[in-house]
Amino acid sequence: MKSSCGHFGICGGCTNLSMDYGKELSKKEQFLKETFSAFRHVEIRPILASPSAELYRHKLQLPFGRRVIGKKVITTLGLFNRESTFIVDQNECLIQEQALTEITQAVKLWARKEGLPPYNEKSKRGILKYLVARKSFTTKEILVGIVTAQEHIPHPKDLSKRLHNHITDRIGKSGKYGKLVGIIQNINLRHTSMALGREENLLWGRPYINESIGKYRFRVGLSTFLQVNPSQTPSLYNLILDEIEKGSRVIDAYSGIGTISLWLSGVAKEVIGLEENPNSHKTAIEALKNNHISNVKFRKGRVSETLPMLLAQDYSTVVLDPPRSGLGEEVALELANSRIQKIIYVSCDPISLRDDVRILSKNYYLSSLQPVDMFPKTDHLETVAVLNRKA
Ligand SMILES: C[S@@+](CC[C@H](N)C(=O)[O-])C[C@H]1O[C@@H](n2cnc3c(N)ncnc32)[C@H](O)[C@@H]1O
Repeated sequence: MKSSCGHFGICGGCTNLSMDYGKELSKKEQFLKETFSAFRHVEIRPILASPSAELYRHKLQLPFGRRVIGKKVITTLGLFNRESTFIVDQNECLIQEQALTEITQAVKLWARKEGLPPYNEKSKRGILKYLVARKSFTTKEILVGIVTAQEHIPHPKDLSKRLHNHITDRIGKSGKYGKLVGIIQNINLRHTSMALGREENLLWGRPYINESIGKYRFRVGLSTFLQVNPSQTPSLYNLILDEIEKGSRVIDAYSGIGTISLWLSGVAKEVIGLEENPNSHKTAIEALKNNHISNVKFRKGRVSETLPMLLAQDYSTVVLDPPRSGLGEEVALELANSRIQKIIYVSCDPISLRDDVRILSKNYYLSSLQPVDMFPKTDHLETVAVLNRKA
């Protein structure tokens, strides 16, 4: 099958773009089966397809780059190529929401016109590091962030006014593509692969979008985690909810802005969410108030520090939703030696999930694996694993 995206084959984003969706789902199921072939008694359920396989991503994070043509240097913006050797100058994208692609073009044009130099990792010079943008699935509000390698940008007021004009010219005022509500400068002085820095300057509007997941409402900023495929998020969360016993006490580790904690609050007696990102923690606490929830609380800090004390208390269930790297040995061992009855592990990387499950297997057996397609057209795979304590 031929892909209809001009960047296919070069861009590192969509490895499965030319594949029939049914085939892609089978490939992901097969990969999970192979990864867990040593776990003979686990039930591997059929993969849950995404309601939309295109234009589903509601967040983008693209590095700025440069292309030299003769004596001219042109600012580029897009994902890295498959070999990670250059940045593909993105003109279109079949998986990110259309407004975000329009914004990419607007920001690129703005950067070129303003002559703002892209940051160069080798020389450690330049200003523009990343464009980060997100659009709400439910309110269509859009937040745009420009990550800079230095705090000072020349004439920030004029620059942001012209950026605002470029974006609104591109997305129009009809509301068809959504509504721009804020522009943020995020300052990242570190020379690491992490896109976002800790400090933010609001250049225009407000620093968050309003988003709902089911009946729960959240204010989502630039630096807080939110599932990127909102059409699939409620199904993912319902798979977790199905495993929660009514009236149980639940620990939600790696809780982000508290989306899973709130989702479980109607069935659990009590939920405690653990999160290290201070912005996410603050947003989660605000969400409790805005949604009138009284049986959920949040604790700020690293899971390795906050979880051990809780494991000694009367909680029956732990939900885990760590970053791609997984739990790591320290947290996995702590859990493996606990008396928690059930572990519901939401993972975006089958390999780190398998490594963690190996450690947990000391006192837990892996009951089921439910693959969920959160990232169509890519090789990424989300899985909900359920582990029960051995008798
Ligand atoms: C995959 S996200 C899941 C967030 C949330 N459960 C959701 O569905 O939106 C992982 C979260 O773990 C947080 N995190 C990463 N490492 C952590 C650690 N060591 N301790 C606590 N939180 C951590 C991140 O800030 C992020 O919010």
